[in-house]
Order: sequence, then C-alpha cells, then structure tokens
Amino acid sequence: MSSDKDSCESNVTSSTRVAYVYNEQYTKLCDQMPKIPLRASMTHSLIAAYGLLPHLQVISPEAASKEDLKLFHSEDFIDCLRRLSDLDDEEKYDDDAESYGLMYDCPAYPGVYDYASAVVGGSIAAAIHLTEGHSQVAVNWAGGWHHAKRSEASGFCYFNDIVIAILILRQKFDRVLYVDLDLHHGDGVEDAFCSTQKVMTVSFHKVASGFFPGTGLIEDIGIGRGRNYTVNVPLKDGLTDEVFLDIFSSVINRVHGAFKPQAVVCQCGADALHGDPHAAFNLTEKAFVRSVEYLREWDFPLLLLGGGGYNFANTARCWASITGSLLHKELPTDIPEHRFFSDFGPGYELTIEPGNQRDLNSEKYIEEIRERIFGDLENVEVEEDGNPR
Ligand SMILES: O=C(CCc1ccccc1NC(=O)c1cccc(C(F)(F)F)c1)NO
Ligand SMILES: [Zn+2]
Repeated sequence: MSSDKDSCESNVTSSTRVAYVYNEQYTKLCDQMPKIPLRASMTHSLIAAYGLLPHLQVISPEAASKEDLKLFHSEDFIDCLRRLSDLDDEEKYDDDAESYGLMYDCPAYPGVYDYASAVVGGSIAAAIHLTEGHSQVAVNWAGGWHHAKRSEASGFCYFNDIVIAILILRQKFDRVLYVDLDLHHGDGVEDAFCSTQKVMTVSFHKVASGFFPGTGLIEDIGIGRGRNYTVNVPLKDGLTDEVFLDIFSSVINRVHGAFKPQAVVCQCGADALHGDPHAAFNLTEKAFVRSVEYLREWDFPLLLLGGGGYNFANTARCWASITGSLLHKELPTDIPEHRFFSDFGPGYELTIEPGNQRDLNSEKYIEEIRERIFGDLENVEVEEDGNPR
C-alpha cells in the first residue's frame, strides 16, 4: 500500500514535471562569459531562493562533443575556436579569427570554447529530455544564443545552441516552431531554417536603422520551399506589455492554426525588458510570463532558453518569474534574502516597473504588420501527417 506521499509523488507525470538544466560547474563556466558576468549564478540563485529547485527535475549537462557541434557548425570554425580558446591573450591575432567573427563582439577569450560547448550541451540535454518524453517542458536559461552562424560567431554568440537543439527535436517531431522574444532578430536560427517547411521561425524584435543585426524585416518570409515559413515581427522603441501581448497572441494563434507545430522552442532574451541598457522597449516580466503561458496552453513539448539580457537583476527576475509560472507557483513580491540580494535594490521586489518611453508602435503600424503577417500565413498549409508524435 503506497503512502499518500508516494501516490502524490507518482501523480507528478511527465506532463507536469519541468526539467531544469543545472550543475555547479556549468553555471560557474557560464558566469565567466565577459558580456554577462555572474548572470547565470544570479538567475539560478534567485530560482533557488524562491524554493523552486525541489519542484524542478534538475538535469546535469555535459559539454557538447565535436560531433554534436558539427550538426550545425563547420569543422574549420569549431577547430579555430578551439585553437584560439587555448591561447592566452597575447598570441590572439590570427587572420582566421576575423573571418570567423572571433573579434570585437565575440572575442575568443581564454576558455571560450569550454563555455560555448557547455551551453550547447545544456540545450542538447534539455532537447533530449523532451524527445525521450521525460517531461513536457525543459529550461536552459544559459542557452539561447541566436546570432551564431554555421561558420561565424556574431553578437556575443559563438555556437548556436538553439539550431542544434531544434535539430535534435526534429529527430522525433516532424514540425518544430521556434519563437524568439529577444530584443534582437534571431537571424542565426532563421538563416538555418529559412528554406525548410519543417521548422517555422517567428521572431519579435526591434527594427531601426543601425540597430543590430539589421535583418528581420517583415518582407523576409523564407526562401524556396521554406517561403512563408519564416515570420518576422518588426517593432519600434517604446513597446508596452499590452501592445506586445496583443500582437504576440494574434500572430502565434494564426501560426498555431496554420503550422500545427508538434514541439516549440522559445528564446526568452531579456534585453527587451525596461531597464536593459539597450533601453529600447518598456516591457516587464509580465510580457514574457504571459507569452510562455500562452505557448504552454497548447501542451506540446516546450523548450525554453535564455539569450540577451544585460540588466542582470531584471533578467533574473524575468526568468525566475517564468520558472515560477511553469510550476504554477505564485512567487512573493519581496526578493528573498540570498547571495545576490543587494543587486535587487532599491526596491528589492520581483516585479519590474514598466518603462515610460513614448511608444512609437502606433495602432496603425501594429494593424499593418498584423494584416501583412496574417496574409502571408494564409499560404501555409501542412498536411496532417499520420505519424504519432
Ligand atoms: O543581445 C544580443 C546582442 C547584443 C549586441 C550585439 C551586437 C552589437 C551590440 C550588441 N549590444 C551591445 O553591445 C550592448 C548594448 C547595451 C549594453 C551592453 C552591455 F552588455 F554592455 F550591457 C551591450 N543579441 O540578442
Ligand atoms: Zn538581444
């Protein structure tokens, strides 16, 4: 006779368990990324401080092997990053470096190979957890590096963990939907899948002259067989939660109806939040939490990844709020005492104040892009495959 504790344990089925990629060494490695020092530990510590770890299924990742990386990246690029990563700073200048994007925004700092392959390993572990049916949701907040190309690092992204995770999901799921909430266009993922009908990429991002990466225009809808399977939602400064959630829900609803995805990957880059040094949108964590809740309602395998986010306390607030929501836990507004408590001043609260920048997204503008995207999605029709998921 199982005690009621066992029986309550046993009713934690794969559909309610949330897998969470973490181990101490992995997080320490991710903390060393120069653009986001200690951000991985801040995110994990806040999630732990809110007492969420016992409710998560923690999965410990291994670094991606060279074979794993070759699922997307070229061998010469992988070898170059490996070589430069082993050098200390002096001998850095190698003419290859520039052609592989390993300068400026993506310096090949000592140990960068171990960092970048560890992050890919984290997203692979999460994706495998979903293909093996151990849970319906898997989270790798240290992942989400959407700019990396097959043979080029770009925009702080070295290896594209997202593309590799999607390729793993595609081994089991015929149609995979990719949603990118980062302030910046998810160009690396879009490029990887722009000519296939099997992966639909939908990116919501800022478009303005001179703003990185400069791609992701509304007229970019994919090429060849992939035409209409790329969706870009170009947005302007001052975006609010309300306007974002309105365009997000209407576009994603049509995407769901037309593409009928069997698994979803969502990049939750937090540089779209108010308070980020990019100072572009007025979003709060509510925009992200409600977007993920919207995707969750469809109850198919969901992989959540991080990405940008340079106000580290706000990034931790956002990702801890999403994690709490996945567990149907209401998190108290007061930030609990923990290692990084002092970084959450002056309010020491979980919620983020909305920005008050003027919203350049007029109703007319939002209607125009909504109608344009709806029109393009009319051309998407997938035959319901008979195969079970
Ligand atoms: O977040 C990104 C990449 C950000 C990026 C790529 C290429 C060129 C510039 C940027 N952004 C910055 O360099 C940037 C902007 C504001 C604040 C910072 C910070 F890291 F110093 F905080 C960095 N993609 O999702
Ligand atoms: Zn970004």
